[in-house]
Amino acid sequence: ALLTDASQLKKDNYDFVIVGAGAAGNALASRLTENPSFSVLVIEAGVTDEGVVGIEVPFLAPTNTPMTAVSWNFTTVPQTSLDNRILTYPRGRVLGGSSSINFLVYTRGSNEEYDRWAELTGDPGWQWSNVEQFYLKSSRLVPPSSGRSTAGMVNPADHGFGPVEVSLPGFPSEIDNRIIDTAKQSNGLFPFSLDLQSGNALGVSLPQNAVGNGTRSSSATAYLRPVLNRSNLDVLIQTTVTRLINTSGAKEKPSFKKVEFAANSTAKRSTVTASKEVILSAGAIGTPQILMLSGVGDEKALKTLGINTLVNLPDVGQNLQDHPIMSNYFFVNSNNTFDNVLRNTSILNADLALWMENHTGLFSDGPANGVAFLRMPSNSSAIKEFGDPTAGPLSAHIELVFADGFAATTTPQPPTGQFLTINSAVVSPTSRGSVTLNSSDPFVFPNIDPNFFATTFDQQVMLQAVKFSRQFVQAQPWAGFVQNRTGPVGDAETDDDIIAASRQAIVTIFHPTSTARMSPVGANFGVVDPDLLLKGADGLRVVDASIFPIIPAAHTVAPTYIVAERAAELIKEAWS
Ligand SMILES: Cc1cc2nc3c(=O)[nH]c(=O)nc-3n(C[C@H](O)[C@H](O)[C@H](O)COP(=O)(O)OP(=O)(O)OC[C@H]3O[C@@H](n4cnc5c(N)ncnc54)[C@H](O)[C@@H]3O)c2cc1C
Repeated sequence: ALLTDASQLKKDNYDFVIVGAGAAGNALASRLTENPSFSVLVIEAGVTDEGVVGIEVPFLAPTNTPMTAVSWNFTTVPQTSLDNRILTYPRGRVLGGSSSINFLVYTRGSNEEYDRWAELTGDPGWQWSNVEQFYLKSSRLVPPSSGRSTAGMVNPADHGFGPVEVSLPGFPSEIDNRIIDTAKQSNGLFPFSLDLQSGNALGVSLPQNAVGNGTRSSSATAYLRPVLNRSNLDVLIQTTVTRLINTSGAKEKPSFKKVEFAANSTAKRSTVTASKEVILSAGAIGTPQILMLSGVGDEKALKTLGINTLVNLPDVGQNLQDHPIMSNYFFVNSNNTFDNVLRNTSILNADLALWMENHTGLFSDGPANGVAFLRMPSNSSAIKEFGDPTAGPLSAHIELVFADGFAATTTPQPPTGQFLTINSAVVSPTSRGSVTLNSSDPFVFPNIDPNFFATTFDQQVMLQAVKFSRQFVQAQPWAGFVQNRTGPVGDAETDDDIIAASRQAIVTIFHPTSTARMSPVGANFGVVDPDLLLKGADGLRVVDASIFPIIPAAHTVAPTYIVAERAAELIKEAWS
């Protein structure tokens, strides 16, 4: 049942208590309650996703952030390598978590990513050959709502049979063919990819979006809602977990079986216990915050806030990784970009009305029109000097995301003109940041430092990404369409100018990971073992993007579902 207030709880003990109804939490809740003898409570800080138009309508995805009622309205600390700018850093605070507000692009990454996880954790269970089954269980390919043929644009054999619906755009934009034709004519410089879910994660492709029947497919719609009527599942929303409480005796390893929560900062705190496990799925910001509030973290840092350390794990909150992204703008010779839609309320309302009527039209597709995953040139001096941080030769350093209009990031949409945006991202970052506590008050946001652009390597990769974006639109298919560059990055000419402009333009692509990273059993670093159990404690598991040992060169929701599916299997085995 879906509960909105703790007073509706009929009991104070469940087999499993999952903290966070996000991408991972809902997938896990759905799988665990397949066993009718397991009782599960999910506690979620945010509100319901039901009926929120900005969540349901794919094209409106960017309207859910920043600073909205369905988002944690976090900001970063001043970013030293971005001219001390403070960035907004939203996460979903709603059923479905960030899978309810994300920009829908669905990529599982290369096989190499998972083979590397296996290497970094010493657990062959993370190899692609083992986790492939979990990818297949999490999502499936569906036709776009327009019903148009997608033959030659996707390979159905690379897809599974799971609940999350994945589809290609149903309403081709004027740039779709230009993107694909450029790839096919580029002699391998920008290789065409029939399907980025093939294991080879390189190439140029139309985006695959987590969209079914023209509507967002999130962990809430795909995993949770279909099973909400199970009698062994309760989901308590609008309730914030404030900490976990140790339930072991003084001489035993700490065991965090009691969860403390409250409706808001002034409300009375209550607790619920798990007879089997508490599972933290609060995401890459929420999970380390709750761990530290519960006395799990760096002993010295916790002490300065008056928190008694129960498990000294200095890596909690460290190793924050994310993909920096920024916008490259071009004037185009067109009257069909989505610029008109954003500027003219009557066009916008007509598109929305069409979506409301039958889930078709522009609004049934996500905001991206194409993606390109690329490697640095093989003679790159940055790789010679700093090494190659990718998982292997089929994994990208760079991503370009194309949009048929002005995608406003740090520069607002100009009042006139028609634009192409090529967003450039570093998907193999070597910068590492952190999440640390600002206060022992659970309602005070933590300090979030993605530490973007801190390494020369990341700067060189972004520079190359800008060059690729410029080169891409010089190809024949763009002749007569793309005109001159514009915007702060577009105006930069020399390498130094481009890097300087990047410091003013970079934002987050919203992919924080690795703040409770896995490491081998017995390692003196890391936060969880390869079975996702917290080191140095008894029976507390972490299941979300915070456990990634390293960030993949991919959008992160599909890898998160893979983690949740494997976790469900590990937990079922542990309690069979
Ligand atoms: C704006 C945006 C755009 C994105 N675009 C894409 C994209 O196009 N493609 C892609 O693959 N990925 C994208 N992502 C990233 C992707 O959505 C995340 O990587 C993924 O959802 C992570 O899953 P998770 O389970 O780790 O965390 P989340 O999905 O964030 O779930 C965590 C949940 O825990 C809850 N929670 C946190 N703290 C507490 C607490 N103290 N008490 C109770 N509940 C709590 C949160 O409210 C949330 O519901 C985007 C993310 C954002 C925010």
